[in-house]
This record gives sequence, C-alpha cells and structure tokens, in this order.
Amino acid sequence: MHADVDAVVLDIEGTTSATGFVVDVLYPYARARFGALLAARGAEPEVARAVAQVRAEAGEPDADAARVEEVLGRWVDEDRKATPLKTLQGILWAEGFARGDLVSHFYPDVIEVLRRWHADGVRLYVYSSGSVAAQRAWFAHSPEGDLLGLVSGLYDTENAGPKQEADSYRTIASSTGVAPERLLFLSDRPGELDAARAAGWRAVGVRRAGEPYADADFGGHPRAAAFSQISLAARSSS
Ligand SMILES: CSCCC(=O)C(=O)COP(=O)(O)O
Ligand SMILES: [Mg+2]
Repeated sequence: MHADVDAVVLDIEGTTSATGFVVDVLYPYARARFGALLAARGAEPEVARAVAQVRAEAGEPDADAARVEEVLGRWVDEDRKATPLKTLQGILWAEGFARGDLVSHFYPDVIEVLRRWHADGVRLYVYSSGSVAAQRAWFAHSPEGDLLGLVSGLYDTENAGPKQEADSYRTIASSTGVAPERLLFLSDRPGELDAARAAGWRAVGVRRAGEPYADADFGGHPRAAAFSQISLAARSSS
C-alpha cells in the first residue's frame, strides 16, 4: 500500500499496540486503583470534573463514590470508550508509567517504521480514545525508551471528539494545519476509517492477526497487516 501524505495519524489499541495488552494489563491496573483515587483525590479538579461527567453520563446525579466506582467497573467490562473513564484511567496509568510499574506495548514492526517515517519528514500524530495524558505516558515509556520526540501532537475524545464522527477529523486537520487529503489515518476500526474518509482524509485499515476487528468488513478501505506494508512517499525533513 503506497500513500503520498504529509502526516500520519495513529490509533493505538489494535493498531500500534495489542488490544490484549490494554485489556489485560492497563485496565486491571486502573480498576484496582479507582476506589483510592475517588476516596482520596475526589476534590482534585480533574478528578471532580470526570466524576461529574460519569454521574451525568450514567444518569445518576447523586451517585456516591462507591456507586461511581461500580459504574466505572461496568464501563471497563464493556470496554466503553467514555471520556471520563478515559480521563480517570489516564491519571492512574500516567502515574503507573512514571513510577515504573508499567511499560507500554508496540507491535514489533511499529517503532522502526515510525522512526523511518519521522526521519523522512512525515509528521506523526496520535488520535486515541485513551486520554492525552495516557498517550503521552504510553509513548514516553516504550520498551525502546522515550518516543515522544517522534510525535508532533496528541488527540483524544476530549480535544478532538468521538472517533467515529467526521467532525473530529476536521478538528484535527485544522489543528495540525495539514490539508485533509495529505493526512493518513491508521486504525483497526472500520467505523473510524469511515469517519476519517468522510472528512476527506486518506485511511488505511490495520488488520493484525488476533485483534478483535481483524475479520471485520473494511469496505473499500485499503488494508495492511503491519506498518511495514505501508509505504509513504519520502519527503525532505528540511
Ligand atoms: C495509552 S491509550 C490506552 C488505550 C485505551 O484506553 C484506549 O481506549 C485505546 O483506544 P484506541 O482509540 O487507541 O483504539
Ligand atoms: Mg483502535
């Protein structure tokens, strides 16, 4: 698959990294710490704002901390990409990465290809349901060290919007200053690829063996089983 683009926007779960790692390592890590976070730090502005959003989204304005924790646990079981859940997970994960409890996961083809694209002058961005704080920690604490220098910007459902809505991709395009047709989105989910394409972007479905969406219908989207199958026109970095 060949594309002539100025920037690549990366989904994380299922695309750069294994869903299994997120579900089996990250989710339990945060889940085990929600209770303490809500009890001890509920007055911190970011926590308080996320808790208010959980209550609103659950339709339970009077939910106490124990009930909020229950709701969060249910959303984790459903793998719901709710913004306040991702905010609270992101706080705990960022702290876990910083203290050395966690190291992120990248598929074996990914880091080398990202380094090459970056060296070729292709700008790299991230757009994930995981919060910007979580993304920053994820790239800063990879098995190959700090990769944040490769990345020009981070987008989530808070600063860009839901991943299956074309307007979110318009917001990102305008924030990066890159023309939509010069942006390439890589994702494992057909609904996200559809939304990117509706906003005028290029989009490639990443179908990795064993990932939940590997056998989904990708419609007319080009596909790749690994980043090494995607070739970008080299651009000068000067
Ligand atoms: C480091 S981001 C954590 C992963 C996560 O919580 C998530 O929801 C990822 O979803 P994506 O949009 O990257 O598929
Ligand atoms: Mg994904």
